[in-house]
Amino acid sequence: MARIDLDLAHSYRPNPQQDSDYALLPLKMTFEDGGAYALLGPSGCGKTTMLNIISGLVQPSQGTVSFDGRDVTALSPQQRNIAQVFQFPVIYDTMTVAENLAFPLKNRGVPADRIKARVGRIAEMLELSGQLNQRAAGLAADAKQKISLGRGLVREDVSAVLFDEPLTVIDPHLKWQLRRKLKQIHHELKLTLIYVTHDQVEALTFAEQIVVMSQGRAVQVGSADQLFERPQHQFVGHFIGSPGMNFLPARWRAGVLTVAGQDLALDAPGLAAHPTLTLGVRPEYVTLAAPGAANALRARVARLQDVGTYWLVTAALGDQRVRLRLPAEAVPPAEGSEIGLQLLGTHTCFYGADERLIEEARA
Ligand SMILES: Nc1ncnc2c1ncn2[C@@H]1O[C@H](COP(=O)(O)OP(=O)(O)OP(=O)(O)O)[C@@H](O)[C@H]1O
Repeated sequence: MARIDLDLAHSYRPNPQQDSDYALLPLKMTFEDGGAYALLGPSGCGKTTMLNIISGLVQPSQGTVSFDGRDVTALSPQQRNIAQVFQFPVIYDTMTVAENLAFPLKNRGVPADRIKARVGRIAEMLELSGQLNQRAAGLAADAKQKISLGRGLVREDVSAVLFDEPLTVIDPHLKWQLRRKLKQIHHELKLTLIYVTHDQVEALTFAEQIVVMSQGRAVQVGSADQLFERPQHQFVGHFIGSPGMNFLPARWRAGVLTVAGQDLALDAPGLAAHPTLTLGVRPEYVTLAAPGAANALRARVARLQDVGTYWLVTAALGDQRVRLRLPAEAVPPAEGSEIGLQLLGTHTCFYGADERLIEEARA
């Protein structure tokens, strides 16, 4: 296994002129040896490009890829010793499940007894033990993809195992099980795993560190908790969470924060250099108050939705909208009623030009 360092940019165009010509804008990033990472972001943000640059399927148009400090930019996936699992199963239909799992080891001349032991262990982890002697041809798409996962994980000597949306063909219930299983497998095998997905639940359940990507940029790398509690970039606040963070234009001057034409007391001298900013607060951290309560904004309930596990309240402050989540057992305010909203607390974030401005502010 290896620590992987990227210091590069990539454009599929010959003469990139502007940011939008790049699939990956200049970035520096380290994947630690033995870590479980997810590359998360919407379609077209550059996840697969980054994965393929790590594996060696794509050469970066500028910069380098290093494994344990060694420049591997010019090396092929085989030379980099990378295992890759794709969206759709890549297996040999005429072979049995055991032969499929053994294939990457046999290819490398691993002794038969070690192959048998390792194949047995991987099959057990993926709950394929009962099917080891079956031909792959007769199996369902789910089972075939499990074999692909197993083939990716079977070698002990790989630099990293890369997954590109590997659970796409799996049915939702099994998907949930496999995500947890992969996490457990990572814990047991201690391989470096990098996993591409556009699904936040998938990324958050599997990975220790999540790389959130937007338009060719890695906007934040962090644990699920850090991304939720301390989004460093507005995109992270918006993309992580259900629903995402609320954003409101605001102004701060001499201890007063003005939001939607209303004033709140806020001790945040760090904001003095940024008089115009965006306040960000997650729906989980907006609290209800009586209309006219101290340091609360006056608002009206525009919409009330029963989402099953919680109430989603959409409040109107003039033409601004703020969403808040209330527990299912709470008695929610009626649509059209006047309410107070408390937005300020330790979880409130302040952004200027999309980036987070200060760590703490006191109401
Ligand atoms: N082979 C290619 N030639 C030219 N442009 C490409 C190529 N592959 C990807 N791109 C472009 O590079 C950008 C990043 O694509 P990439 O596939 O890395 O994104 P992604 O986040 O993996 O998206 P998806 O989830 O849809 O696969 C997109 O604008 C895409 O159109």
